[in-house]
Amino acid sequence: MINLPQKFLEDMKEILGEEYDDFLKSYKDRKTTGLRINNLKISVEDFLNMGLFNLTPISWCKEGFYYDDEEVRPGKNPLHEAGVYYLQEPSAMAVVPNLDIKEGDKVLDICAAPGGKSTYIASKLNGSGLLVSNEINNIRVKALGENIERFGAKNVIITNSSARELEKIFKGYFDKIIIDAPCSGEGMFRKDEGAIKDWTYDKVLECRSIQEELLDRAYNMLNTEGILVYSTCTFAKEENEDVINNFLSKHEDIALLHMERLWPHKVKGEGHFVAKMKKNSKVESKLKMSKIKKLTNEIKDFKEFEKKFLNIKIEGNLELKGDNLYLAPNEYPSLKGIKVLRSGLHLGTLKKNRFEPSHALSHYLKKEDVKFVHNLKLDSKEAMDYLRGNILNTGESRGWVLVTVEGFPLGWGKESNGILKNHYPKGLRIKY
Ligand SMILES: C[S@@+](CC[C@H](N)C(=O)[O-])C[C@H]1O[C@@H](n2cnc3c(N)ncnc32)[C@H](O)[C@@H]1O
Repeated sequence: MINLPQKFLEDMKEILGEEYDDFLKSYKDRKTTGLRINNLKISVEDFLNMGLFNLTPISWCKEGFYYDDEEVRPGKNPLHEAGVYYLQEPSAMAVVPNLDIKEGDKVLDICAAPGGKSTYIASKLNGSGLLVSNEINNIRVKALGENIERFGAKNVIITNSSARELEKIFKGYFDKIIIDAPCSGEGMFRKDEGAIKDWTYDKVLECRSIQEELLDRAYNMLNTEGILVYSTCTFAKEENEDVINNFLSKHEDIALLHMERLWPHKVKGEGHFVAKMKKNSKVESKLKMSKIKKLTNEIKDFKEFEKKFLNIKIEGNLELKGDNLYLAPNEYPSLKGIKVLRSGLHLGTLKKNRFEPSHALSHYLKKEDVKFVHNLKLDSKEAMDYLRGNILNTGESRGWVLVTVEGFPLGWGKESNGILKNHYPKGLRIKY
């Protein structure tokens, strides 16, 4: 049996009353594991038809499924590297549906790394609107960047700032904001023993003050009738109902639409809390938009690449930053004063007299968008070899080739003399 902190147990007894024993018993059950299908790459139906991982549906998320981590390893499957699904704790999948994402929405995810909620939002936006995915921690933001890239999303800006800095430029701008707040992590005790070791009651109070600050900043960035979703993976009342009630008492124009706890003795998932609110006052947003210079001659090598290797034209706001070419978001606010990891989709780099496509572009494209494709079987040694960074013997010399697994892009290779040189990024190569 897990050794749980005494003060935590006393607080749970007070909240749960008669249910306390059932709650304690749930610590004898195994943690739950889930994956969420990326509808930017495949429909739920087509994925299920592949017959993988012996999945069972998660009732609160139509793209979400349980798998048994003692039987299958979806994290060690090439389709994971291809961004076909995201591994996510099942209860955490209950949060994003509260945002009621509609195509065209402008959405802010304030605490986004490693990207569980942001990848879900991006798949719901389906390339439309704008997602600003922010993470304050400059190490965690890199994992966020990789996960969003793997999902193949466009119209996403990834920032590495505090909520205070974001608030300075985004006043009254967003239709939807999510705060998946840093918390004392009590809901993760069954999943992660480290969370038990790190827990103190002081941490609960410290998190509470950060959470209150984040809500205040979010309030100012919310548009008329904007939806604000607040979530934690903890049980402490101090970080959940108390924070929400305090916030509501400060803002008469905020209505609480829904508040819910997910308890491990009641649902098949870890502990979570979610509150959905709406701003009912009228807000005026006077945001400056970015100005993009029209590019012609500067990107002629990209245009040549496009003609020679793609079956489509990449249309939209092309922006050059140094040697790097981006497809900037259609809705592109000025980001002055904000630390930005990426604004839009990185298309590639202009080298001397040639264009080198980015890994992000390989995930954004579909196999039919590219002239030359080298497709690998899911259980082939070649697929693993490619992900390990090895060369492949293809017997052809076609130049840039999209390497796919079962038709889903993994990355680029460059073919000459019958050999495909591996362009799978060094930092992502698998070591098993
Ligand atoms: C619960 S995690 C977010 C998980 C993420 N939403 C997901 O679904 O993958 C909370 C995040 O808040 C960040 N954070 C910590 N302190 C913060 C602060 N003061 N302001 C904003 N974010 C903070 C942490 O670095 C962490 O990445």
